[in-house]
Amino acid sequence: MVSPLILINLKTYQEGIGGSAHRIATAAENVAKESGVTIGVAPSFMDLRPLSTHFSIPVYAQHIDGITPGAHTGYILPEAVKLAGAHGTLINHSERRLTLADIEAAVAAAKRLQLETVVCTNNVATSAAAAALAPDYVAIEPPELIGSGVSVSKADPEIIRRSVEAVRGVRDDVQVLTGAGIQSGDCVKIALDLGTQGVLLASSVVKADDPAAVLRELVSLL
Ligand SMILES: O=C(CO)COP(=O)(O)O
Repeated sequence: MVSPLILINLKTYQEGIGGSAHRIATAAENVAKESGVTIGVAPSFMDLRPLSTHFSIPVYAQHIDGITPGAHTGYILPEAVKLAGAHGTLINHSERRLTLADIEAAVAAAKRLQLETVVCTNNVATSAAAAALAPDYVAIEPPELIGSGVSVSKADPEIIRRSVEAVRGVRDDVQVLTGAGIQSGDCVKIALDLGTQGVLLASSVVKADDPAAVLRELVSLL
């Protein structure tokens, strides 16, 4: 059994480079050490290298483009993300949506470089489609609950249950994460009891005065 994953998406909550990403990564590393739970962070691209150098927790990109080195202005090159020390990458986050063809290309590029893949989805049907691309994780996040403070585990457990079932129906080697409004140990426990392997979250930790305290609460029932 793979150990549960708590993945913190830092989005663009931070003002200025470095400070808040470092603060959240420090909290994540401390709580990961205390609890034995795997806690990863997905900072802005500019923070990948400092975080991967200074911390031992897994660091994820928030997006990659399925391109190879060459003439692609303004794209995120998977090789650059790998060289910056990323362990993996989000793909198709609700705030950075891609076409199915783009998702496939991004997953293929990540696999070529042995970057762990977390493909985000917005409903049961897209979860099944994402599973067919054989990423490491499919992360189901109902967009209407993202940043709402209302937890998917409590407001819509059915979408988690049905997504796990849909993913399992396509491939049994793809793990499922869930996210949106995750804020307590209870939310994490419900998600795991419904068959997921962990959670993807942002605001409850990133906006907290004491991110370590929130993380301790999140892992408290594991
Ligand atoms: O989008 C999310 C994580 O990728 C969820 O965000 P919140 O935890 O702020 O709802």
